[in-house]
Amino acid sequence: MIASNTDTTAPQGFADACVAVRTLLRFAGYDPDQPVIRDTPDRVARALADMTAGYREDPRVYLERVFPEQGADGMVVVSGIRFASLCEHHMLPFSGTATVGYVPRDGRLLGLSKLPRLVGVFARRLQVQERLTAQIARTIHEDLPAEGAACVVSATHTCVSVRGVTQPHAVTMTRAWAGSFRDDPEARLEFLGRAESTPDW
Ligand SMILES: Nc1nc2c(ncn2[C@@H]2O[C@H](COP(=O)(O)OP(=O)(O)OP(=O)(O)O)[C@@H](O)[C@H]2O)c(=O)[nH]1
Ligand SMILES: [Zn+2]
Repeated sequence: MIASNTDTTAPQGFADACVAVRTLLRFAGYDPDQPVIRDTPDRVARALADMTAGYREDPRVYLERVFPEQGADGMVVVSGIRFASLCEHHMLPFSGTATVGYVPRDGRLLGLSKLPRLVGVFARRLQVQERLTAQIARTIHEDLPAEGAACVVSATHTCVSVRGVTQPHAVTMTRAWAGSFRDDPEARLEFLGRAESTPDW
């Protein structure tokens, strides 16, 4: 199951997007007027709207409800968060797994589901993997707020696997530290240990 959100509201300019898809079909050597693909421009525009729905969402919405818990200051880590995103260079999908952790401030605990929801908001945009990773950590640290937040992402990029250099087994790993993780090597080690011990389902 891919981390996602429910806002797939079509952005403005939907009709223009369908015309653009017809242009791309022609560019690819395909006749866009063939009856069998009559609905394809509409489908492609809807799919793009779906995969970029994160632009129409405010990630901070998922950080509003906190559960105060006196004395809760240990690291919370959620791993195995599946996501799919679009690379901003080629508009081709990349997908993989994120592990997200934070150290609560003043006992401000998040509901566990909110971490995958946050990943989904940032993934459903045009991205580079490094920025996706950093945005997740920074948003939790600054907007929850938390003492610190960390994120590691492991992903395969179809722009690398199916075209160009065609390396289907190349996996890109990125990580980002925010707040207390920046100058706490022990916390970083604990976080990475938990991320790496996650079974790859
Ligand atoms: N750092 C980073 N690079 C990415 C990401 N996704 C795709 N890229 C790279 O973006 C680069 C774009 O390079 P260009 O040389 O402008 O594009 P290109 O001619 O299509 O390059 P090739 O992919 O090597 O064929 C490529 O090297 C991609 O592998 C990402 O998430 N992070
Ligand atoms: Zn790409």
